Amino acid sequence: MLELERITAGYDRRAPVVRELSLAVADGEAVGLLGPSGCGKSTLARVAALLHRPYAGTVRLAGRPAGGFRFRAPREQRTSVGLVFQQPRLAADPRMTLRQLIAAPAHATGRGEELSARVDELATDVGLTPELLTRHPHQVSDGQLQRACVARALLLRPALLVCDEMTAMLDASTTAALVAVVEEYRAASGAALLAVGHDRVLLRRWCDRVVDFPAVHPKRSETAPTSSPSTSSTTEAKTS
Ligand SMILES: Nc1ncnc2c1ncn2[C@@H]1O[C@H](COP(=O)(O)OP(=O)(O)OP(=O)(O)O)[C@@H](O)[C@H]1O
Repeated sequence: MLELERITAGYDRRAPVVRELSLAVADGEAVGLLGPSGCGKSTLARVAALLHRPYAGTVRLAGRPAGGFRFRAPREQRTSVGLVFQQPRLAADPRMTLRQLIAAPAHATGRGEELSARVDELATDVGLTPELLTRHPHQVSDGQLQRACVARALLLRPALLVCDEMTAMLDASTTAALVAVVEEYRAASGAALLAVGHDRVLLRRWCDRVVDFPAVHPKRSETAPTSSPSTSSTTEAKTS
C-alpha cells in the first residue's frame, strides 16, 4: 500500500532530518514506527501523506508513484491517505463546528450531501454526541477534538491511515476508544496503518510489527543503505 524508497526530506537541503530512509507497509498491514523526539517521524509521516515533498526518493501508494505533493498531489492519491496529527488544535480550523470539521473532506471533494449520513455515523463511532458536534474547537477538550479529527480522517474511506502520535495527548480510556475505532475501520475496510509514536507498548499491541526509526536510517547501517524494516533485526512482532 505504501512504499517509501530512499526518502531524504527535511527543512534544509544541507541538513535533511530524514536521510535515505526506506519503509514499506503492505495492503492491510499495521506498522508502528518508533523513535525519539525530533528524529523525523512526523516529517516522514507527512511525506507518506503527500503533505511534504522530499528532496529525494520515491513514494508509492498502491504501487503508483506519487504524482505530486501538497497542492500538487492528485486528488485520488491524496484522498487515499487519512492523516491524524498529534495535536488536534493545530489540525482544526477554529471557525468550524466539530460537525463541519468532520465533514470538511467531503465538502472539499464535492461530496458533502452524499456523505452527510456518514458524518453522523462516524461521530457516533468516535463517541461524539450531537450536542458536541455543534461546538467549536475552543469549546471542547483535546480528547473530544481528537475524536473529531479521527472521524475526519476516516470520512473518505482511506486505504491507508497515517496516525502521527494520535494518542500522545490523550488519557488511557480515550486512547483505547480511538484505537478501537481505527481497528474497527481497518477490520471492515482492509485499510493499512502507519502508526508513529513513542509508546512501544501501545504500538506493539496495536501493530503487526514495530520498526525503530534509527534502524531504518542508513547512517547507522552503512552496509545496508536501504534496509528493509520487514527484515530488520529491530522489527518486533505484535504482542498478544
Ligand atoms: N517546519 C519546520 N521547519 C524547520 N525545522 C523543522 C520543522 N518541522 C520540524 N523541524 C525539525 O525537524 C526535526 C524533526 O522533526 P519531526 O517533527 O519530524 O520529529 P519527530 O520525530 O516527529 O518529533 P516528536 O516525536 O517530538 O514529534 C526536528 O529537529 C525539528 O525541529
